[in-house]
Order: sequence, then C-alpha cells, then structure tokens
Amino acid sequence: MRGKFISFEGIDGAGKSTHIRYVADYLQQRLKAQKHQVICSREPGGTPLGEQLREVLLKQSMHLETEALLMFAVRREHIAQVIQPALERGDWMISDRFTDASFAYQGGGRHLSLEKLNQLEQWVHPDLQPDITFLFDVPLEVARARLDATRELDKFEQEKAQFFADTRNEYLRRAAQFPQRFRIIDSTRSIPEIQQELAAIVDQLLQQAE
Ligand SMILES: Nc1ncnc2c1ncn2[C@@H]1O[C@H](COP(=O)(O)OP(=O)(O)OP(=O)(O)O)[C@@H](O)[C@H]1O
Ligand SMILES: Cc1cn([C@H]2C[C@H](O)[C@@H](COP(=O)(O)O)O2)c(=O)[nH]c1=O
Repeated sequence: MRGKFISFEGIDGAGKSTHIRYVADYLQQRLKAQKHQVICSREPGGTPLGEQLREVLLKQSMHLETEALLMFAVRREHIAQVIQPALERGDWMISDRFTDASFAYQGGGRHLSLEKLNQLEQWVHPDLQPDITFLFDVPLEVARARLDATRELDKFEQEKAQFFADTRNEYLRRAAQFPQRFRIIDSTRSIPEIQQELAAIVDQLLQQAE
C-alpha cells in the first residue's frame, strides 16, 4: 500500500521544525510492526543537488521568477529521488515545506501571479499532494521574537513585516481553500500542548491507513 505524505508549513519561526522530529518519532513507534520507515526531508533541499541549490536560494538575491523556478526545480528532483520512491515502498514521508511554501512566499510574499504558480505545480506534480499539511500559525511578532532569540537570519528571514503578513495570509487562504488537507496548528501554545494535538491527528491518519 502507498505510504502517506505529510508536509509542515508556516512562516519562518512559527515552530514547524521543532515539531517534525516529535511527529517522526511518534509515527515510527506506531509503524514499527508494519516494518515501514518514516523519511524526513526538507525543501528547498532533500537531495544532494537540492541542498546545493538551497545554499544559493537562501543567500543570493535573484529575479522573483528565477527564485520560483529554482524552488520547483529543487522540488522536481526531490519528488523523483526521495518522495515518490518512499511512498511507493509504503514508507511515510515528512517534508519540511512543499508547494504551499511557493504559493505563500513567492505568491503571497513576493506577489508572483498565482496563475504562474498553478502552472508550475501542474507541470511538476500534477498527481501528487500531501495527505495532510500541518500549518503552524502564529502572529508575526511571535515568530520574529523566536527567530531573533535563536539565530543568524537568512535571506527570507530578513524580509520586512509586510512580506510575512502577506505570506501568512496566503497560507491561511490556501488552508481555507483545501480544508480537507490542512490542519491549522495554533503555535502560540506550549510545545507539549501542540504535541498532544499533533499526536491525535497522526492517530487519525494511522486509523485511516489501516
Ligand atoms: N510553541 C513554542 N513555544 C515557544 N517556543 C517555541 C515554540 N515552538 C518553537 N519554539 C522556538 O522557536 C524557535 C523557532 O522554532 P523553529 O526553528 O521550529 O521554527 P520554524 O518554523 O521551523 O522556522 P524556520 O522555518 O525558519 O526554520 C526555536 O528556538 C524553538 O525552540
Ligand atoms: C520550499 C520553499 C521555501 N521557501 C523559503 C521559506 C523559508 O524562508 C526558506 C526555507 O527555510 P526553512 O528554515 O528550511 O524553512 O525558504 C520559499 O520561499 N519557497 C518555497 O517553495
């Protein structure tokens, strides 16, 4: 049976990376009996070529359309080398960001037309969507404070507040457009509270897969 595909999304600093390891470990425990693996990966990145392009994408400024095309080029490689083979083996795939990030950042944040993004999506993965997308949602100020407290900021993280307001709005618009796939996680809560909700959603997904 085909494995399940879970994506994690949210503006920078919303807290998604913090919870990926928790969900992966939780799932792996429950899949042990079935001998299936949980594969964790990320975008941009996920393959040797994708990781090289990530360095460029996160550091270098470029034309908006170049940025969008490179994000989808990384994705094409990621699907071919990692996501599709994992799902065909019956493994579960967790990706730290997928195409919703292109709609949110290049579409919402940078105002690339959604029509162009739809065309790229149709070209690169006409028949593939995550089974569940966790959208970690927080007000901008909370995300910003979390980032400032932790690390040196990359190209995207240095964008202005309006960029993140537009990015967050596009994420929320997509969540409303695809309510069956999205689960909005209120990421202002404590980490244990969030983990409890994630575990309950993962349990439902496991039941559906049985
Ligand atoms: N619910 C939470 N409460 C308090 N702090 C949190 C919470 N979730 C995450 N953090 C902290 O916020 C910081 C940013 O979290 P994290 O790296 O998971 O964000 P992210 O959404 O993955 O960001 P990015 O997309 O930029 O990688 C980390 O220091 C993390 O410990
Ligand atoms: C997939 C994808 C990502 N981005 C941006 C979003 C983030 O700012 C970075 C990735 O950093 P993270 O700490 O690993 O989340 O890339 C984007 O603009 N468009 C995309 O399609």
